[in-house]
Amino acid sequence: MKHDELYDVTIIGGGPAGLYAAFYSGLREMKTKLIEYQPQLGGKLHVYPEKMIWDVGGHAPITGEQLIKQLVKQGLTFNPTVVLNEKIESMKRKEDGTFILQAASGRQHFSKTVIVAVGSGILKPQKLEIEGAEKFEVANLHYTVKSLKLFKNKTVIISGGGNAAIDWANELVPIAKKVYLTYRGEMLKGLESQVTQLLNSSATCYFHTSITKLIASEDHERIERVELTNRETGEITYLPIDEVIVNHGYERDSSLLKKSELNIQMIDNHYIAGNAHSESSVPGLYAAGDILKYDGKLHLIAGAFQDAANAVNSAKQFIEPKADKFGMVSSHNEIFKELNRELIKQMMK
Ligand SMILES: Cc1cc2nc3c(=O)[nH]c(=O)nc-3n(C[C@H](O)[C@H](O)[C@H](O)COP(=O)(O)OP(=O)(O)OC[C@H]3O[C@@H](n4cnc5c(N)ncnc54)[C@H](O)[C@@H]3O)c2cc1C
Repeated sequence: MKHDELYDVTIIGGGPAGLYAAFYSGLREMKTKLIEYQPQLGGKLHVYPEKMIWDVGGHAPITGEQLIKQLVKQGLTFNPTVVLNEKIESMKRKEDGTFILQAASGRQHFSKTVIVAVGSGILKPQKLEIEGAEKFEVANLHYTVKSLKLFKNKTVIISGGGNAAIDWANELVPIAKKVYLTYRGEMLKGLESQVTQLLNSSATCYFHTSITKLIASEDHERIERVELTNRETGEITYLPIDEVIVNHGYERDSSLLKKSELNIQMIDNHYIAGNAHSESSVPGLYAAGDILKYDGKLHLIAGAFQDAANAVNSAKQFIEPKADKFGMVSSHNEIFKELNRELIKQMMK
């Protein structure tokens, strides 16, 4: 791949929004490049590969890992150019309107249009604010649950009170020996049904309470006990544990938008202010998924798909004002003729 080649559309971010945009821009016969900072595609779904996702249309349910596989397969249908391990640091425009995307590697990428699908930016979990905590990250301090098996028959404490912490607690209750959840707030902040399930389960929940100390095993390699402090009463509790899971949310990273020499209008100093056509304040620059905000925006994977298709349709019209506003439905689309022939052949075997 030549990095200075000009693309019709360059998508920054290989999560659900970026992958669906890559599929859809192929369907609209656009020369497409997909750039992702991580070594793999899939975006935030890698945070919860074993979690059941129930609210993606047509999949009831599907695990994060299965959805990644399906999205990647679909995203690569039309063979877009994919660049992994590439962080785009800023965007600017040449006089002729071509976008120049500056990567941390020093490379530049050139495109007629851009779709920003960066989610919340480069994903960084909020870390436990306890000195020396990081040394346990190789042993039993976790910021995500990659595999539920690891927690089988273990005593686990989860710190956090949002959806992810509550979901993990509920999923671990039938697997772990004992689940504790500690939250600094008064009431859990998750979906009502999930909160009720947890409060009625065998898990023990502490409120107004934070982890204040990690007490190491004799060889200093693992956390053996945690100290919990109730911030209202000052009461201190020590719990022997096998595994500690922390979910205090993620840091939001807006550096790409802030460093760019484009006049991108933002909301809350983080989101791209857009509209239902996925347009930003910059002609030729579109957004999709978690990074985009507009009246009526659906902050779900399902909403990311709609944003992505709208962003591609807008980009197509920006390049070719006479092009159709929307892509033809896939079931009648000539572009799938060959692929359908192959699939039918396989079905007949
Ligand atoms: C624990 C958890 C559970 C969830 N459960 C559900 C659920 O059940 N149903 C649901 O609909 N949603 C759920 N969500 C939300 C869902 O995951 C997001 O809405 C979705 O992933 C958004 O997709 P996206 O493509 O916009 O962003 P992301 O998935 O965040 O992908 C963005 C990608 O852009 C890359 N990137 C960022 N900045 C740059 C850069 N500068 N250069 C290059 N690449 C960059 C990132 O590395 C990332 O891969 C959940 C989220 C979490 C955290």
